[in-house]
Formats: sequence, C-alpha cells, structure tokens
Amino acid sequence: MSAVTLSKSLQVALLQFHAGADKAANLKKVTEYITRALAHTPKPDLLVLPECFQSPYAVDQFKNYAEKIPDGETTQLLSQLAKKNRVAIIGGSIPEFDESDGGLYNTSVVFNPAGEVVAKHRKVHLFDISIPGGITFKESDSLKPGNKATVFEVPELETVFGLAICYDIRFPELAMIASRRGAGVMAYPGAFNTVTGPKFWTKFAVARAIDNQNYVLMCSPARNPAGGYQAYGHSMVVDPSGNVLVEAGHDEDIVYAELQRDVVEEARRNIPISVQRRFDIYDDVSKDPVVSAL
Ligand SMILES: NC(=O)CCC(=O)C(=O)O
Repeated sequence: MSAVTLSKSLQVALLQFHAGADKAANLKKVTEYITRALAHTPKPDLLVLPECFQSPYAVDQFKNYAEKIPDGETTQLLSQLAKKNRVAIIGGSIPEFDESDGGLYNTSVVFNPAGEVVAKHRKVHLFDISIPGGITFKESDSLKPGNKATVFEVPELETVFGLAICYDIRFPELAMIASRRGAGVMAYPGAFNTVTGPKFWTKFAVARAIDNQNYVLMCSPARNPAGGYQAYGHSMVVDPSGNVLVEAGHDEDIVYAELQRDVVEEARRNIPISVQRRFDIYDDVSKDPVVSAL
C-alpha cells in the first residue's frame, strides 16, 4: 500500500463567495468569510478560497487586478489572516503579475498557520474552449500557463496536498503525481460555469477522488447574477470512494467537512490499485503521439 500523508483528522472549510468589480470590497469579503468560517465548531484547520476571489473571471480584466506574489496586497492580507488565526489557507487563485517575464498567471498561493507561503501553483492548463451555443472562453488571450505540478506539505497539519486550478482537473496526471508523492488531499479552487458545471463538475471531482483514492476539495465562487461569467458553485468535498460528503448550492455559503486518514488507508487497503499499476505497460504514455479530431 502506498503511504499517505494525512492528519488523523483534518477539519476543512470551503468558502464559496463571489467577487465583483470592486477589489477592495472583494478583499473585505475575504476577511469576513474567513472570520465566519473560523467561528464554526469544530474550528477548521484549513480554509480553501475560490478561483479568482478578488477579481472578476474575465480575460480582459485580469491585468487590472494582478499583483506580484508575495509582495502584493492580497498575498499580504492572507498571510496576516493565516498568522493571526493560526489557520492554513489555500488561497483560491488571483491574477499574478510576474515582473521577470512580464506575464500574467492564474495563481494559487498557500499559507501555513504561521502565515508563511508554503506553495504556489500556476494554472497549468489554460481554459481555452469553444462550445457552439454554449460558452467560449480563452484564458490564453491574457494569461500564460504554469509549468509544474504542485505537491506540498503543511507540517503543522501533518498533511501532504496536491493543488491544481479548475480546468487542470480535466488532466488526471496532476492528481496522480500528487497521490504518488503521498498526498492524501487534492485541492481544486475552480470556477466551472452554468454550461460545463452541470455536466462535468461532480464527475471530475469523483473521478479524481476514486482514481487516486484521496480526498478532493473543490471550491467555487458563488454565482453572481449581477456579474458576467456565471460560476457553477457547488463547492464540495469528495471522499476517497467518491462519496460527496458536503455540497453547496450556487449561492454564497461555507461548507465544512472532516477528513480522516483511516478512510484513505482503508480505501487503499481494500482495493490496492496504487500498487497494482502496470508502469511496464504504460510508462511511456506521455511520449505517445497526440490523436486529435481537429
Ligand atoms: N475556470 C476554469 O478553468 C473553468 C473550467 C471549466 O468550466 C471546465 O469545464 O473545464
């Protein structure tokens, strides 16, 4: 059985709220939601924020909300909130400006309970799709992609996490890498929409949970009828057997769950797929030619 690194019991909260055009108001809301989540009993050990929680989700807007990391005001605010409240935070995502290459990235920053940055994930797979009569979106019009899988430990939580952002969930490799490096939890801040959300959101959460036998955390913005892009909502926690433990609707909300190491270990003991893989058969899958209908 592959070793999993997960606290015996970990309390998590997913903060589902929406952002508007006013960045200061968005950051005020972050503080309010974090305060609310921490008033919950039992107190959460980990808070997860949604994708693009301080900006509208719009390719022509990202530059107006972009910040340097870790110097920017959003990173500084989350660091202070983590430290003051002794809580770990997966900071959804924000548009990041990288001075060294002049690029914009869709980036998630993670803080330990001392307020230190312990990980940073830049969305690897940009959301470029076009569904006739449905939705067209092209993140690559203004964003650059990240270039690495993100796996990190929060020692205070005795837990190893994998982290990816939204569209990244469609590519199972990132979650598998995390799981094989000991992650007991895969977190996805993500803003699916009213076209792809109902079709795919829950299926992907369940798929990534059962194909790696770990917990999956999906944290979405709430739907905002006054805004442009309509997020799907439905933040959820899925267990290693694919059971949805908690699920929000599409309005602003906070959902809570307890994650347990025993549950992961039992799932992996009962059905030991992680040690039954046949890498002798498919270890070169990444070298296979792309077969495309396009
Ligand atoms: N923000 C995103 O990456 C959206 C992904 C999405 O909606 C999908 O269907 O995938």
